[in-house]
Amino acid sequence: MHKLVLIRHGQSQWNLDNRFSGWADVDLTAQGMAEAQEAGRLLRQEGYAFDVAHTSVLKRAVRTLWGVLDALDQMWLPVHTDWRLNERHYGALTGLNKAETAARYGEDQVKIWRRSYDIPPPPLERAANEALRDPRYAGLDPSMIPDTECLKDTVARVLPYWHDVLAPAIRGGQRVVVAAHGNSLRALIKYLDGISDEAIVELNVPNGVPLVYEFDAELRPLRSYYLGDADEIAAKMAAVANQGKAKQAG
Ligand SMILES: O=C(O)[C@@H](CO)OP(=O)(O)O
Repeated sequence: MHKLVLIRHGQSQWNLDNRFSGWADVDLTAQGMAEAQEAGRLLRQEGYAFDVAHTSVLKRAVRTLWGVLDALDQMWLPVHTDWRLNERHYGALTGLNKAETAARYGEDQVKIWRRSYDIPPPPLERAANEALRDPRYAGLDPSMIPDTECLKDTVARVLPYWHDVLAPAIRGGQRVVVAAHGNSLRALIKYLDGISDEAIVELNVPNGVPLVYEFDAELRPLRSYYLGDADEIAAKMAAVANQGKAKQAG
């Protein structure tokens, strides 16, 4: 039986501030770093070890992976970073406060922007897109750099990474861990679990919790489960969903 472990980064500064992050390279908070270490400890306690690690080119995911590998005493592991595992690009919403955006445009609109399958947030103006000047994307054809993304767009760039890189490694017997983001993981989970465009709207991925997939020989998922306390995980998922609620001022 093949296994894969996915983990969303721990709490970032903009998770704490409740701001849309997307491709902004926001760091972890102290709590986020502790969540990464805790996830690694949990994996170690359950007997997990890995052969290769994959993450995005954003430091909140990279640093989460470091915490996980540190707790596993596997910091020597080969690590592949790839933009395809980045958070979905949040377009012109990047940096805005989610509750203030909900107060301004309505919670329903914010839920559409955050969770709908095929409606992207308003785009950045091309000239204002910092990724075009960022050396980490220098090897990328500029036409691949988005000004905004809906989940469908994110699926379209995450799945080639699954088919070309992750799936062959897992099929070849490698034990793979992936540290990524709420929406790049939603894209992968949607594909793996065959979740409909409608149902994916309600899926929220908690910060810093290992998600284990078990596959058959054809890499069809047999089952998947989070490691850790079920109530705490449910509370973390609800907290993510609630980030899009308008809050009372003051
Ligand atoms: O801001 C973001 O980039 C993501 C993940 O933190 O947020 P959301 O859950 O609103 O898609």
